[in-house]
Amino acid sequence: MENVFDYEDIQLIPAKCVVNSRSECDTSITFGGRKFKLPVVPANMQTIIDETIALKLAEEGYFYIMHRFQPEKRLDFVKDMQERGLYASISVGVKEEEYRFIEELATNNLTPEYITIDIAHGHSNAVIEMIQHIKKTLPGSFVIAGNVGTPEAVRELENAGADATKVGIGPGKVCITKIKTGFGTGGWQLAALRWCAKAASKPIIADGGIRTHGDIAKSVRFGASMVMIGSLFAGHEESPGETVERDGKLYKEYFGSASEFQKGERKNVEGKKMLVEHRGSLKDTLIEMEQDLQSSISYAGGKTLDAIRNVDYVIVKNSIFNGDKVY
Ligand SMILES: NC(=O)C1=CN([C@@H]2O[C@H](COP(=O)(O)OP(=O)(O)OC[C@H]3O[C@@H](n4cnc5c(N)ncnc54)[C@H](OP(=O)(O)O)[C@@H]3O)[C@@H](O)[C@H]2O)C=CC1
Ligand SMILES: Nc1nc2c(ncn2[C@@H]2O[C@H](COP(=O)(O)O)[C@@H](O)[C@H]2O)c(=O)[nH]1
Repeated sequence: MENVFDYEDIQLIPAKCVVNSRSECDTSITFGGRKFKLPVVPANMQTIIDETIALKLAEEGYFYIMHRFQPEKRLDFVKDMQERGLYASISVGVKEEEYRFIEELATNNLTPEYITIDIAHGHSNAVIEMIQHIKKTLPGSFVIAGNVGTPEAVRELENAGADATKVGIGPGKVCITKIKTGFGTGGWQLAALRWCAKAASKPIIADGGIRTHGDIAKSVRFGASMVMIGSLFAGHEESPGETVERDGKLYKEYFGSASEFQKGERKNVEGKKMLVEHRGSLKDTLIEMEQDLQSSISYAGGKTLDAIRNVDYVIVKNSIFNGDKVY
């Protein structure tokens, strides 16, 4: 690969403005046949999303992916969302019981509009076989598969039937995969996204490493249709993580899906827990994200997200760890 860089190493270059107000810029995206207000999805993690937030996001026209860590609630969740006339978007793993769950959905005539196969090392036969099982059993579901970090993986999962792939191994804020295994896209997630996007024939979700709203525009520039974000969504009053007070200041807990806090045991731990500053309501952040992205579109010289996809850029430096502390 020629150039290796990450979000903090890139600046996009402005083009002549064609709008009189940023409010003219449209941040919406069509993904899996539905139109959403933003190309952004909160991470499918237990301290980021719950049923209440999922419902709110669907009602308000945002994309969501429910996590898979309370498996027994998923069937009723799908039923409930669809009874309300909303789309259902859930996650699954690859273990034997997940095959039975997919069959149970079919037996109950429930087809979730979106199913995300969510495992750490998505370039595997386990994911390929699960894609094929879902496509055979629930052909109407839009299948997102991941996570991966190479063009070969994107192509293989697409060829197996995935409708979109999720790119990002190790760039997450509570991720310690890069430290514990030496592998991943941590420190060069944006370049990995570009590398994968060049090979992709279907949409890509850029997952992990977003630290500022400007990183959303950069992800779009380098090939993302959607951007999955954890840490920036962790600190809201609605966030499911515990609220903690330290020296008179409020924080929210944010932990990795492969942390001992999620797993309940210290085996193959590749995630950690941290405290994130409390930052008000989720709605306000989504509005600010939209305004910032409207501004990005205006700097790109257009009126829609597509304008961002073609702007020039410069590489300003290169560093690892995305500004995060090692532990
Ligand atoms: N995006 C990222 O960088 C990462 C994300 N995560 C998140 O953590 C959660 C748990 O992930 P995961 O542990 O995969 O889920 P599971 O615990 O459901 O494991 C899925 C299956 O894959 C196997 N597996 C896990 N990692 C590997 C590997 N490196 N090589 C071969 N087999 C493997 C597991 O077996 P066994 O456990 O016995 O090996 C298990 O059979 C997910 O939500 C995932 O997205 C975790 C790490 C990195
Ligand atoms: N290596 C690990 N990655 C994890 C874990 N739990 C979640 N994740 C990934 O992080 C992103 C969110 O990243 P952020 O930078 O926006 O906070 C999430 O979508 C997962 O892909 C984990 O335990 N280990």
